Amino acid sequence: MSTVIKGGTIVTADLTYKADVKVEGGRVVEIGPNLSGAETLDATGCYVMPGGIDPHTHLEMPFMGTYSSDDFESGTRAALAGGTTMVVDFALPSPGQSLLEALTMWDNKSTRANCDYSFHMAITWWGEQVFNEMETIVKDKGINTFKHFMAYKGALMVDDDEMFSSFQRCAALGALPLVHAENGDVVAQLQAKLLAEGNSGPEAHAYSRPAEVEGEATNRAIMIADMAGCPVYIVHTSCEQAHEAIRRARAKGMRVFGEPLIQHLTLDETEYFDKDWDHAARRVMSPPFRNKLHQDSLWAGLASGSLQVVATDHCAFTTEQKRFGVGDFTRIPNGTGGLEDRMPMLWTYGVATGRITMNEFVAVTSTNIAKILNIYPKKGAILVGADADLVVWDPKRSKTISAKTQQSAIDYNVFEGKTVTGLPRFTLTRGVVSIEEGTVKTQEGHGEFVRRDPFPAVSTALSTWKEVTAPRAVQRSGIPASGV
Ligand SMILES: NC(=O)NCCC(=O)O
Ligand SMILES: [Zn+2]
Ligand SMILES: [Zn+2]
Repeated sequence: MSTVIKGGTIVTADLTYKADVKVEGGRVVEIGPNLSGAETLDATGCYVMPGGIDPHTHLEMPFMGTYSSDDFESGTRAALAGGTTMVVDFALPSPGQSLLEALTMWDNKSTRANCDYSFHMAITWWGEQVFNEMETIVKDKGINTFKHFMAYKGALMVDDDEMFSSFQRCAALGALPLVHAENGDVVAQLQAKLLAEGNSGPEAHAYSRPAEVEGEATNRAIMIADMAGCPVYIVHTSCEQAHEAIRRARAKGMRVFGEPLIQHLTLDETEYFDKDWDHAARRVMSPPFRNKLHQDSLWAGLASGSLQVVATDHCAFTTEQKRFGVGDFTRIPNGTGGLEDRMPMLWTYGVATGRITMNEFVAVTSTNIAKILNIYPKKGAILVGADADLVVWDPKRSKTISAKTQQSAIDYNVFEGKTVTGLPRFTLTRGVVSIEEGTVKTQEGHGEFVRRDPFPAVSTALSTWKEVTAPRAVQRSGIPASGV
C-alpha cells in the first residue's frame, strides 16, 4: 500500500523545498508535486525531515549492579514518540567474555524493538581472542564501530596499551573506534578523596569528574588514534577542553568526531546542588552536567561544524535504583534518559533560538551520523530508494515535558516542566506510521537490525597516508668501520 505525505516542506541537511513524498514497501518511491497514493498524511504547515538517529543508547544495560530500566521496547517507543527512528546501542562483553557471545545477548534483547537499530561493540579487555573476533564482528556481523571506555576503573575501563592495540586493529579492518574519554585513574583517586573528606552526596559525582579529566583523555584518545592511523569518535563531549582537543585535531586534518548530548546542551551543574537528594541523583551521569561556558562552547561547535552529532546516551534508572548510592555517590548508577526529548528539546533550544538552522538540526540529529556510521543514504536522507524513516514535524505543536505522560519506563524526567514547541505530527518507521499526534501506534518487533559495512574511503586514505609517511631506514653508500 502506498502512502503520500502531502503539503509539507521537505527539510534535509542541505535543502529546504516544498514537495510531497510517496512511500511504498518501506521506502521513499517518489518526491514531487501533486502525488497521490492509497493513504494520505496531511503535512500542511509541517516540515518533512529524515527521522532522527540516536547513536548512543544503553537499553537494558547491565551496569553498576543493576540494569537500565528502559528496554528495547520502551526505549524505542520513546524514541519514535520524539521523532527518532533509529537507535544504536552498545553490546558490552564483560571482561574476558567473547564478543560474539555478548552480541548474541544483545541480539536477543533487541527483538522487541519498535524501530530499526544497530550495535556498537565494546572492547572491555584485550587478547588474541578479541583481536580475532573483531574481524568476525566487522565482516560477518555488520558492525563497524568499537567502543572504548577510558573511565569506570575496575569495570569497563581499558588502558592505553589495550586502546592502542584495538585502534590499530580498527585501522586494519576499516572500523571506527568510539571513546568514552575521561581519565579513569584520576577520577578513581578524586572519588576516594572526596569520600574520605565526607563528601558523599550526588554533587561529589560532579566534583570527581572536572572538565580537565575529560579534556586530557579526549586529547590522549585523539593522539593514540592518530598514531594508530584510524579516525576516532568521542562520545558525550561535554566541555570546552574536550571540544578544543577535537577542534584542534580537525584543524590539523584528523578525522575526529564529537558528540554532545542534549542533556549537556540544556541542563547545568546547578542541578547537583538541589537540596533534594533524589533530584540531584537522578541527574548523575558521566560526564556530569557543566556550566554555561561549556554549554556555549558545545552550541558553537554544532553551528560551526567542529561537533557533528547530538545524542542522548539514554541510560535510564528509576529513583529506587539511584538510591543504591545513598551515603556513597560512587554507587549511584550513572545515566539519564532523553530519547523522547532529544529532538523537541534541540528544536526548542536550538532552532527556535537561532543557535542552529533547520538544516543543521537535520544534520546533527540524523544525516551526519548516518554518514559517519556508513548507512547513508539508506538512513538520514529523503531520497528515492532511502528507507522511509521520516518525521512530519509540526513547529507549532507544543507540550510541557512530564514523567506522567512520557513513554520511558522510569518515574521521572530530567527535563520535567520544560515546555517544548516543535513535535512530531507523524513519525514513520520504514513507511509505517508509529506516532500520530499524541497517539502511539508502535509495533513491538517491527524494528530490524541495520548492517553497517566498514569504511573503505576513510581507511584507504588513512592507510595510504600512513604508508607514505612511514619511518624508513636511510639507504647509505658505505657504513664506517666500528670504532671498537
Ligand atoms: N553516561 C552515563 O553516565 N552512563 C551510561 C554509560 C556511559 O556511557 O558512560
Ligand atoms: Zn560513557
Ligand atoms: Zn553511554
